[in-house]
Amino acid sequence: MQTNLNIQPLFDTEIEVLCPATVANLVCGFDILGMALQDPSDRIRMRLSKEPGIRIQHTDEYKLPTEPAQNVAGAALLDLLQAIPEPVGIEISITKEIKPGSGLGSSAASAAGAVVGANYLLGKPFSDEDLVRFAMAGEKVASGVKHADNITPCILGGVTLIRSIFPLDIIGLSAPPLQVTVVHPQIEVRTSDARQILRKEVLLKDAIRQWGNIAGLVAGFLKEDYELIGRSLEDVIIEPVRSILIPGFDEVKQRSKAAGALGGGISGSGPSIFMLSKEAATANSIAEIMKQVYTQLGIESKVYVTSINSKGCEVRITG
Ligand SMILES: Nc1ncnc2c1ncn2[C@@H]1O[C@H](COP(=O)(O)OP(=O)(O)OP(=O)(O)O)[C@@H](O)[C@H]1O
Ligand SMILES: N[C@@H](CCO)C(=O)O
Repeated sequence: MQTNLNIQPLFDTEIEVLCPATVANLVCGFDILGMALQDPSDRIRMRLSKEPGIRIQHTDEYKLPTEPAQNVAGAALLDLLQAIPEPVGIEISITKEIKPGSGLGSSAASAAGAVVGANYLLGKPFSDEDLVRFAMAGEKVASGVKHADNITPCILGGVTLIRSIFPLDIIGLSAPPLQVTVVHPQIEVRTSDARQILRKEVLLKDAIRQWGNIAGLVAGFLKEDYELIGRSLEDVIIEPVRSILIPGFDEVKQRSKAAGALGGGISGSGPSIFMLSKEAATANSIAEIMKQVYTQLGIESKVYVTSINSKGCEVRITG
């Protein structure tokens, strides 16, 4: 518990938090790179209550657990409440547009949005780093491990690098304007499953190639060098294993690149696939390719043509 916190609870205020989808890993940066998207987003309505405890409701069809310790938003809030001296209650109603198990940071959106909202209602006693730490307790519920590559861009917006989680070291990266096309084939891949199939050891030659790509991608963002970004969007460690879980992956990637995409790959742990491009027209052509691939495979899909969200979670007073 932190004893020197300046807590000023807003008991009579109701807020809505807009929580953006995120793309973790950015192909080569497993667990360390991520970016926030303009679309889709979840919405969380929240208010404080004088009756201690966390009460969760869902207004969508996903039948997610409402028991706080099993819901990622609840787990993150339990961590946050442990850090404050006075017991308060939190009532929260979650409306998800980001389907759980999509690879678009569905779990992170709930965990991050919940702690951003609670921080606002408590008079903002916590730093962004504190909020990332609390929200990671939610990711642990979803995937079995703490990782911050969805949580951080969801809270801060933009493209972020997590140099380390213990201790937490976050670097916000600038990036040139980029169009992002995302396809979510309507199959579920749980992050916990997609992590279990990964090899535990990496060949040195693969590690060297991956280090080159991560460094190249970060340099490409900072130098606004689209060609360097494109060349660096290569993953020789995770993608060869996980792409097997995603029907149509190779075709989407190959045809998107032929249509002018800078590059792309699996979004988070999949099954969503994202592609980056410079021009809106290219992003739209890629969307058509993605739809065609999944129509031909007989798999329903949802396609988003979007861009990087620079704001992260946004709080609006509703009552
Ligand atoms: N509020 C919540 N929102 C989303 N998922 C939740 C929530 N509470 C619990 N869960 C559980 O978390 C899991 C979904 O998280 P998972 O990490 O697998 O998907 P994702 O967040 O879409 O993927 P990724 O992290 O790769 O982007 C499901 O098992 C779901 O039941
Ligand atoms: N870095 C995580 C993101 C998904 O939550 C993974 O790829 O497993």
